Amino acid sequence: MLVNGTRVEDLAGTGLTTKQRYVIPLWVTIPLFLLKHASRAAGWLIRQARVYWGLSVPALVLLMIWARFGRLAAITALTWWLLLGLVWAYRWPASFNTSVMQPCRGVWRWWTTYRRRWHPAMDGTGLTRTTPDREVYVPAVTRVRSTRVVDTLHVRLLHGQTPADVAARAEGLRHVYGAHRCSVIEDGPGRVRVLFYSKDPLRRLVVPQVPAAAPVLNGLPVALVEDGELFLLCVKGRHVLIAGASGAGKGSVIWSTVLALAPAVAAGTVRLRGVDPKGGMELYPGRALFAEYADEDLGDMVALLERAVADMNNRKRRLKAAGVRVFTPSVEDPLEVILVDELAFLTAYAPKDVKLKVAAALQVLLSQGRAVGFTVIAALQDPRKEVLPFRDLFTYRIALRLAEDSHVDMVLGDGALDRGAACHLIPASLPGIGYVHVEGAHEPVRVRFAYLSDDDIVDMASQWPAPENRDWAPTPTRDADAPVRVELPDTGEDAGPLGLGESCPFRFWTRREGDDA
Ligand SMILES: Nc1ncnc2c1ncn2[C@@H]1O[C@H](COP(=O)(O)OP(=O)(O)OP(=O)(O)O)[C@@H](O)[C@H]1O
Repeated sequence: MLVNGTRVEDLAGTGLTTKQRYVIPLWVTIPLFLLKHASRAAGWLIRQARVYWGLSVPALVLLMIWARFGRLAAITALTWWLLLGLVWAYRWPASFNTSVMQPCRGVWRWWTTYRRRWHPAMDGTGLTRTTPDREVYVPAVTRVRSTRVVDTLHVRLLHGQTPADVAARAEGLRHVYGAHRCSVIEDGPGRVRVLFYSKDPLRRLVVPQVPAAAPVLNGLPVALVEDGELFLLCVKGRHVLIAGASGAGKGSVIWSTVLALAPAVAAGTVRLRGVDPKGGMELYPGRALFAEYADEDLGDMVALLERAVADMNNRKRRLKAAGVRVFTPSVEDPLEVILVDELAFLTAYAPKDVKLKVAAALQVLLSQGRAVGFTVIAALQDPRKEVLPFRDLFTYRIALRLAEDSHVDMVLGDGALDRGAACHLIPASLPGIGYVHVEGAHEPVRVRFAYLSDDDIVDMASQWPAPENRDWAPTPTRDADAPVRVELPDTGEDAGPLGLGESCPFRFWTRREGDDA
């Protein structure tokens, strides 16, 4: 054998070669090469068949039918299979969408959009890891589900990575894929869901749902999440603080919650008390829903809150005597919801004696009311401690558009701004949009609350007045059979066509100007 024109044997001893080389003949090399690549391809096929078992198993069954009974039997089986699919899609569209449409669209989006740039995206955002022997590890995508609005990538983290590591790179990933927003949600130990939103469904007005006859108090449908899911608010055993700058849409949070509760109010299992220091500008249209109400006189407002404390103490004593440990709302002992709009007026701007009395009453309600069925829902513009010193007693917070970025962590807790709750960047033209915490989600979730016009509120009060107000409930503004009218606020923005088809919640929940009611 020659190396650069010199015989190998002659090079031995010159220090230029040290090893004897073995030459494998071509007739061995080529089959080995083919075998290696064939086994790799087979491994890949088996892996894909396992991942897309929804397609591979029926395909395998069809092949077996073909092999065993012939072509006609396979075609008959395929026709039946397609017919069953059509019936499923027609009869149970939501489950067909979740089980068939979303996975199929997910496969398509993965192969056409995400796969090619996944490695560079992970590399560019610093989420890959290289071992000392130069092996590169990339977080693996185990599943993709897609709707027309959001692509959800289920990702397995590398050892040592946390959901916070991925969440910190969300902005970088968003730019790689040109998404409107990217968020990260923990999916279990070592797993996250990375959501890429291609459109913003919350640009459209969210119309309220018809409330359930027996509302579920720990899951009231009040808003739409940006991925098309309903946001369910729990009011039983929680105190809710709504923070938002002027015009942020705090009213829509209050009224969508009241609407969801309204049938229970009329049935007497929920009792509302309303305090509106703005002289009734917010709560008065729904006056008939409130068993107790005060909006002008500061003394009346203080008296209402102090009466709530007295009632709470009485109930506490009664339940203790009866040995009740878990409160269940009933007509005798309803869930008492105390709604306070513009709380800052009572805690910061009112005369000192009023401030002290309000603070004393509210702190007792907030610290002891939970277990005996007293819930406080309060709205305010400025969440600073100077304005609301007992902010932390509110166990659930909702942040709408806020005046300053520093207010975000004050409302949603430390780190919420870093995890994506950019409340200060919500445009003033999109009232009712805000961020909330959802169980299991690492990041605050972006939602838009349902909007009720003044007429909607009056109609709600006329349909479901509190039992003590039935005699003077207002007359409805429209025929009970007429479709619900929604007056669109002039947001000055073109909502643009959304083109959502199969995603059920959107179809019934969002409406554009000019759409049929
Ligand atoms: N969820 C919503 N969807 C669409 N528009 C909304 C929504 N909520 C409120 N709006 C519009 O924004 C306007 C201001 O809302 P709202 O009065 O509830 O704000 P606010 O936060 O209570 O303000 P303020 O503290 O000044 O009273 C409303 O008149 C309405 O036109």
